[in-house]
Amino acid sequence: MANSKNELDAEIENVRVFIRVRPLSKKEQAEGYSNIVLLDTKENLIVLKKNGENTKPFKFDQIFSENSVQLDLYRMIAYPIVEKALQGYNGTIFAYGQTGTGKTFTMAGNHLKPEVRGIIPNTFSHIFGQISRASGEKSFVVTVTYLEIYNEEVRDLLSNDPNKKLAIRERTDVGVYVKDLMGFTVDSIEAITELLNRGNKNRVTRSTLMNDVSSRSHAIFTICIESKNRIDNKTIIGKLNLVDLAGSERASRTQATGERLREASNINLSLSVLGNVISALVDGKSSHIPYRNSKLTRLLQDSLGGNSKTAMIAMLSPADVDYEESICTLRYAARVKHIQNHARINVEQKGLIEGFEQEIAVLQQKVLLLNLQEQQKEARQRKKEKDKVTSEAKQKEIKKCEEELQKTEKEKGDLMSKISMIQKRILVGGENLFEKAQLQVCLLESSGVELENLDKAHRELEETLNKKAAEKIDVEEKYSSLQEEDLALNKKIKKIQSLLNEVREEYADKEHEYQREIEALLDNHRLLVKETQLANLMIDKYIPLEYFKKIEANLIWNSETQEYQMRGVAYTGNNMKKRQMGNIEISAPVKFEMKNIYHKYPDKKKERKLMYDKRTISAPKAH
Ligand SMILES: Nc1ncnc2c1ncn2[C@@H]1O[C@H](COP(=O)(O)OP(=O)(O)OP(=O)(O)O)[C@@H](O)[C@H]1O
Repeated sequence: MANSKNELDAEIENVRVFIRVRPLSKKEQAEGYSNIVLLDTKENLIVLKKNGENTKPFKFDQIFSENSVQLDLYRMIAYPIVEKALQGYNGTIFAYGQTGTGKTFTMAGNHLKPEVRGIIPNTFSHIFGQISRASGEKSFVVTVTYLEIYNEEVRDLLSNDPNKKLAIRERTDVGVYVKDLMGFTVDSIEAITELLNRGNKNRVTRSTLMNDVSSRSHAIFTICIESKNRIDNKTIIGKLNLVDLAGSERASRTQATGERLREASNINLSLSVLGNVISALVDGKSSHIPYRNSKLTRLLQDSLGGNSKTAMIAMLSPADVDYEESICTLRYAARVKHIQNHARINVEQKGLIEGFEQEIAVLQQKVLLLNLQEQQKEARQRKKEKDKVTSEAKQKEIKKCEEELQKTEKEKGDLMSKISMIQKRILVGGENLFEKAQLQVCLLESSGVELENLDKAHRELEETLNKKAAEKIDVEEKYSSLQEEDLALNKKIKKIQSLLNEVREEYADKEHEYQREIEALLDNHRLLVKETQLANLMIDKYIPLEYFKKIEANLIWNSETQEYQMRGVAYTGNNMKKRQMGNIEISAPVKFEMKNIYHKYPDKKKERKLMYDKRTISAPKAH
């Protein structure tokens, strides 16, 4: 069901953007690279040095230096979003940056070592910790999905067949979703951790020139927290998307060729579409936001400019050799800061909990019925045993009764275990679900308290600052002498001058950014031209013109799956065979005289080329 709350109830806020700079790696130190990052963590400013000069300062919500630890990031970035997800809001945290800058380290980390556990495993302790602290009036169901987008194909990382391509669909009542994606209900930190590990093993990674274990796909780990309050019978659902994007570096940096170049082109393309979506959202002039141009942006539609509390963590390498990539990351992140989201609590009429409860009620009815049958059968059996006649027929009847009783007993046992399995999926507030993760929960809790204290101090500082600013305005209003006016005018001119410089720099940044996007598109275009040439060559050499025309006449473009499909394919292959066997008269096999076709082939070459050209020009565009 769609939200019952309207836009007026939405919390409007910008996407929060954070920067994390990783330490120089041992390899970078050994190769003599220097650190070019300058940070002002108080003002949250970052500057890069190049040839003795500094770039303009970039300002973000918070900047994490190389000394920051995983819990610092969890506390500032994830904690508030997970709290909101528990209250029924959608939340998204995504990690962006070139290869080897620490996206996977930040999002996943190492779950075996508490101090380097990343955001995803820390959310597990947080969520289950809060459920065990909730009141007993509340029930919860936690569901998990894990997918990756590799080469513009969606794959289920938790499926037994993770290579199967899945389709993205849209419905007015549920929005954008992935068809056949498997969702798992989890009842403990161990169960959800097991799913994360299983998915990570299925993720496509490679060793590249810049990272020994490089993720070549975008991965989205989603946790849905449904909770039902028994007092007002209200069900709310918070959806948390935890996204580890593939590296944003230019393909040439990893010196990829062949299949790896194709991977890199696809990564560049989807990140370039993500960039276009961000630009369109930020400039506010476009009525059309190109979400549909890539699978990533389609799936993250709500997170960018929609119903979600969103945070982006942009990762940076401190090394001088990575200057180009780092400045691009900073520009990209600076644009994201301006995206505005409208987050609402998702209230549902009927959720999983209600469904489970109904299922349990039906099963319990069946158990009651079996109990009754059992009592009747036992009475019958007792009656027969009392009967002194011990004929063979009587013995048989008693044995049959016993067997029936055993069968009923087994059915009852099956039903009971089914009930307890469903009951296990519903978590009741106050249950202790996190014994093994107690330490991590304590750490998170103390972080939460610290965060509240920090927030309080921050608010107090802001109040003092506001007071001071008001006083300053009063004082400024009292300036009256000509000299003061002159000074003020000069100040204004300087301000306008610096604004003008900023606009100029912004313009240069954008031009640079567009140039990069064009290069990425060109990379992809070259790849497509290469593939088209190969396909045309194969058609030219191996498909006779008559067949080609037939195939072309029967191809239709499916805009939903973005693929060509063969008309009437349901009546081919095995299906055709069945029809033929069933009704021999209808389907006398058609024979083609191949010899003639091949003899004619060279004369038609020109005509065929014209057709290919027409086909290439008129192929439908992706939506
Ligand atoms: N903040 C950090 N502190 C210490 N080590 C880090 C930090 N960030 C990253 N690393 C290390 O750097 C290496 C690369 O990190 P990671 O694989 O997370 O990068 P990535 O951005 O996910 O790369 P890719 O896009 O290629 O998947 C890893 O060995 C990781 O442990």
